[in-house]
Amino acid sequence: MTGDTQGGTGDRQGGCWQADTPPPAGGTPLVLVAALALVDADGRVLIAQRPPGKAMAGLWEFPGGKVHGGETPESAAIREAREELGIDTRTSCLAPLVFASHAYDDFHLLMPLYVCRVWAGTVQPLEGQVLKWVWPARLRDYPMPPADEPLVALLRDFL
Ligand SMILES: Nc1nc2c([nH]c(=O)n2[C@@H]2O[C@H](COP(=O)(O)OP(=O)(O)OP(=O)(O)O)[C@@H](O)[C@H]2O)c(=O)[nH]1
Repeated sequence: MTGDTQGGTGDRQGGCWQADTPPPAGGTPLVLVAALALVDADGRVLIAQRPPGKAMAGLWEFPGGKVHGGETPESAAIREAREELGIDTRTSCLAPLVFASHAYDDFHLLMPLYVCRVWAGTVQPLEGQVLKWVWPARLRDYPMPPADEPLVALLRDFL
């Protein structure tokens, strides 16, 4: 009996084994982005529409942004929440749920997504972005960047 013939417990006739996914490109910079799934008292999730003029304009995403030098992903998420939404939250209020690892043409995105239910202040669109509180089951109605697609099902199941 070898590991090769056993090969795990999953079904290789379908699912992930047969998925039409290109191999990782490699050679592009790794970009670390911290993103927040803010959840309100009714259980809705906040998403923001990427403004005109930016890459992937019009698509909906989780608030957040690139982790700067000297920051942790959590401190970046907290800074972005303040800058983009005008709210304060804390590391102890961020629950890491899932991450995206996605090869875009010019960079590889690594993006942890933190669920956050506790913050101070009122959410405002401080960067001119359109914001929407969406029921988890309706997230699929809002086109998101390809990196986000695998996150949506997990978030919906979790919330
Ligand atoms: N915040 C956020 N960024 C995402 C998500 N999904 C996803 O692919 N991204 C990508 O991660 C990067 C976020 O970095 P960013 O917010 O600092 O970058 P940006 O393109 O908006 O602006 P910038 O590069 O001019 O600073 C963008 O390339 C964005 O397209 C998401 O759900 N939330």
